[in-house]
Amino acid sequence: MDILILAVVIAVVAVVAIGGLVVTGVRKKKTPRLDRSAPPPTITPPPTEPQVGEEAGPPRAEERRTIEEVELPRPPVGATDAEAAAPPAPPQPEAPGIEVPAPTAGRLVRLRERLSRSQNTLGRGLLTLLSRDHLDEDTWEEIEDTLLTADVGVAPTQELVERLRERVRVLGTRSPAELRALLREELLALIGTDLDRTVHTEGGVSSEGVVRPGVVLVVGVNGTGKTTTTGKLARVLVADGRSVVLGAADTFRAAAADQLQTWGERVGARTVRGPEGGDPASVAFDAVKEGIGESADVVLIDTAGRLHTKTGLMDELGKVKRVVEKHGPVDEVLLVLDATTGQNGLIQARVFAEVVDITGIVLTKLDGTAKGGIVIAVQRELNVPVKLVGLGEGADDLAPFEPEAFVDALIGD
Ligand SMILES: Nc1nc2c(ncn2[C@@H]2O[C@H](COP(=O)(O)OP(=O)(O)OP(=O)(O)O)[C@@H](O)[C@H]2O)c(=O)[nH]1
Repeated sequence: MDILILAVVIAVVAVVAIGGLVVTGVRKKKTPRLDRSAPPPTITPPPTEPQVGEEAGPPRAEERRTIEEVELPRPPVGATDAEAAAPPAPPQPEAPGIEVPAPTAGRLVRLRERLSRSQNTLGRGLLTLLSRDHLDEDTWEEIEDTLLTADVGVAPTQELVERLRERVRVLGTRSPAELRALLREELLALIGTDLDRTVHTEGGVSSEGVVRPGVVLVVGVNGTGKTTTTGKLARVLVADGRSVVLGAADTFRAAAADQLQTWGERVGARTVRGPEGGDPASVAFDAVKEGIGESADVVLIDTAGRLHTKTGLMDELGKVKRVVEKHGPVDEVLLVLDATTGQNGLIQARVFAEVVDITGIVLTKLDGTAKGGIVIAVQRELNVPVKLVGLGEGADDLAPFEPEAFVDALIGD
């Protein structure tokens, strides 16, 4: 009997134990929680496809995590349920950065190295000739030739040689330092130290009685660096804290408007443009109108400069200027000339001066020529000062023209 009771108790205990195990297993299935202290579950990897270059073989026994084991990123503190539930936003492209142009003060001095490198032959040649023991007729002729070769122009060359001859005769002794000082003074006198070389961008009051921006027309033959100069000038103005609107009035070449717009975008200046082949005057008019509308400080207008016929150019530029003047006067008309083109540049200068009143000259590519004398020749030709010089293709390689720094670069220290 005792044995029977013992057998029944063992049977009951066994049934209860087996029942408990089954329930625990079911619960585990219902709430599959990761028990990190427990030994890793045995995972049977799914069969992997053979990859290129691999031999088809038995599947690799890599450990794989189940979806329950992968932790989701925590929502940021303070995020709403909706935000937390939302899938993460794709990374946004960064807004294109607006560049900060280099300050304009002392730019020519900074770029002097580049200028003096290209102008070496003129300054050094003159000083070497002037240092000869005997300054005879032949030497003076060589001095004259050196100046003419550097595009100084006939009349200014003769003036310079005459004045140098006179002063060297009076001076008697001629130390290198004295000769250098002499040449410096005479070159400065020819270039002029008291001309107004500011680019006028003051603006004023429009014909409708509201404040209007300064208006600058940039003219010149295509290829001289006109569009580049307009873009660089925008940077100069922005560097000086002015707001700028650009007018792409060179409507004959879509690429010119694109080029200008790219320059503008780099410094946060908006470009007003018209349809390709549209009326340049109407684009120029709109640019000034928008400049007035958004209270910009300056509107820079890049014009087309095809020199096929003088009358065509005259009609076009004349019209642009007249139409813009409906808003108020144009403050500055800058003629862009390529310094490397020598006499050709002077001919262009003459034609443009007949078409429109030039108020300032920009000489580009001075870094690429040893003929810096063009500064003197072109000022003489037009009776208009050189206001800016281009000294490279870099965005900040446009400098206000400073006669002293320029002459120092010509003749070296
Ligand atoms: N080395 C050097 N290159 C310059 C300078 N200024 C402009 N350039 C280059 O001259 C080339 C012509 O410049 P653009 O501004 O396109 O000339 P553009 O007169 O507007 O002519 P289009 O674009 O045809 O209307 C470009 O490659 C410029 O980078 C400068 O001062 N020095």
